[in-house]
Amino acid sequence: MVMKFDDFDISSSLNKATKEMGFEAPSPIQEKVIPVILGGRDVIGQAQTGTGKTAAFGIPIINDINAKQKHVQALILTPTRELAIQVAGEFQKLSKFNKVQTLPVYGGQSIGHQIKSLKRGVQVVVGTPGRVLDHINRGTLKLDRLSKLVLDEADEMLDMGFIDDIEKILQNANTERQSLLFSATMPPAIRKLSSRYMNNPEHITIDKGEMTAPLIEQVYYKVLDKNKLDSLCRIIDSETPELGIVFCRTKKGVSELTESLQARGYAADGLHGDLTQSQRDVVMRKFRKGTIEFLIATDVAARGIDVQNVSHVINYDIPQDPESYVHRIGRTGRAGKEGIAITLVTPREMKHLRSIEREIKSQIPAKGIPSIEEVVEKQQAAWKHQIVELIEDNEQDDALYAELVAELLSEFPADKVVSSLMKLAFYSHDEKTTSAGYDFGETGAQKGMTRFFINVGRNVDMTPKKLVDDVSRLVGISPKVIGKIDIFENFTFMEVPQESAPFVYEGLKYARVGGAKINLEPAKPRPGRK
Ligand SMILES: Nc1ncnc2c1ncn2[C@@H]1O[C@H](COP(=O)(O)OP(=O)(O)OP(=O)(O)O)[C@@H](O)[C@H]1O
Ligand SMILES: [Mg+2]
Repeated sequence: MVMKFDDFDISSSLNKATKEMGFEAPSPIQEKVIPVILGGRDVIGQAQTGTGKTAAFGIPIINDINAKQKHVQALILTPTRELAIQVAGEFQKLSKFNKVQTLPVYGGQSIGHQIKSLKRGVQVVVGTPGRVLDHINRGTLKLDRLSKLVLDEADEMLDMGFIDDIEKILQNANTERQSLLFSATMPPAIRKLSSRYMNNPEHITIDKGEMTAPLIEQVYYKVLDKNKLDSLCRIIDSETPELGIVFCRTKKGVSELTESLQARGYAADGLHGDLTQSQRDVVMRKFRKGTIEFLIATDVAARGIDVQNVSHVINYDIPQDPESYVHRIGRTGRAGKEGIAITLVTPREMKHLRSIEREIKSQIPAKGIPSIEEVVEKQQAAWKHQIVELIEDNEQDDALYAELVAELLSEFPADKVVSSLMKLAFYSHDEKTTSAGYDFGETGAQKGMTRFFINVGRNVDMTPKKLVDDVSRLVGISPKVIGKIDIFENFTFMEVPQESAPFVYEGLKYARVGGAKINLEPAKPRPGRK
């Protein structure tokens, strides 16, 4: 029999809240864990990413809170600030129809503000270990009457970085409490260590054989280090993600990639630990609203983060360990939705990929970087889909354009009108996704010359001589006619005689210069540069 939330021994207000949140039936981990927590036992719960572990502990915790008493009755510890905010949000939704108060406390936010709220009385605190400890030391958070303690992302919390803080927090907490540990990954060493903090816990594991969530399609692309950025752009242009998270290994890597993607016109922003909390909040808010399409992040976003409609996760840098892989890719394919996880792997990293595959007990298939033609084909298909959707959308106010449409159609053939409109739309679309190309004619070039700008990527070893050699050889023009060349970090300007421009363009389209594939596409001359 399929279980329902009504079947649990929980308050009607909670039941109502789950309906309001769109939960139709409990997920497998919820089905198993909720009754055990309600029964008072300690639990170590493990289930794949995106399967509702938050509500699995949230529902029984909120059910057992005495809302008339104002002291802190439950503490949830999370490894990151963003996760603390999110988990507190889920608790607030679950207690929409009762009076349970939840407060997130985390570093980077004014402590005075948090102290005021704590004084007013909250029953549930969700926080990061450092700030929670800070409050304990100031005497503004008392855990002597705590009845439930949760370590969300338990394996991460019990790993080296947090263990000291956690132990200090536990020394201040009521020993009569119930302890609950949750994660999608639970390495044996951590599981063993956890017994020190728990009282005869029940281990509840939803084991599906593989560590990674089933609705995530996983692939990897073999890339050269110096081509990584271009490869990434090709991939995202051909995949047209709805929302994507791109993971880098370092904060510096995040900043650089964010800049490069923004320069190419992608709606991207970065998240890492060196930003101020208000900057981090702004980025997360933009990403949740869809104002930005790509969140570029360190592992700070790897665990627990739940954003609707993340269709793609991309490991720009391969994750350092299998757990990181599982959690990173688990930002997509959540709550019954499908997702795609892509990992870029350099030849040197192939061994590491194999070791990840062994640990997660599944094979990740390889894919080839799409060619420019494939990208264009895919984009056009996606584009046709959009056009057809508009055509079939009867809500549209066609009358608004009727006059102009009639006028154009009376003056020109229909296919010409349509293709011109497409060109208009495609170029403005194209400009968003590439900064490579060439200006026709007069934009700053010498008289009679056409100026190309060529995007060759940061790490390409490019010199004027190499460029001239390669271009003249490939295109079959004399090196002498090539005019001014300016080489910048990310791109190069090169002038050729106007009459040679079409040949140069054709020749360069599929060429390699300085060992790198040129990313060269016709771009509209930029507005205002005529
Ligand atoms: N019973 C349910 N029915 C439908 N959706 C649910 C249900 N329970 C939870 N969800 C939703 O599923 C999403 C994922 O839940 P949650 O963040 O708790 O997953 P998780 O198991 O903690 O994943 P992770 O391991 O990545 O932290 C959330 O948007 C949540 O609101
Ligand atoms: Mg979670």
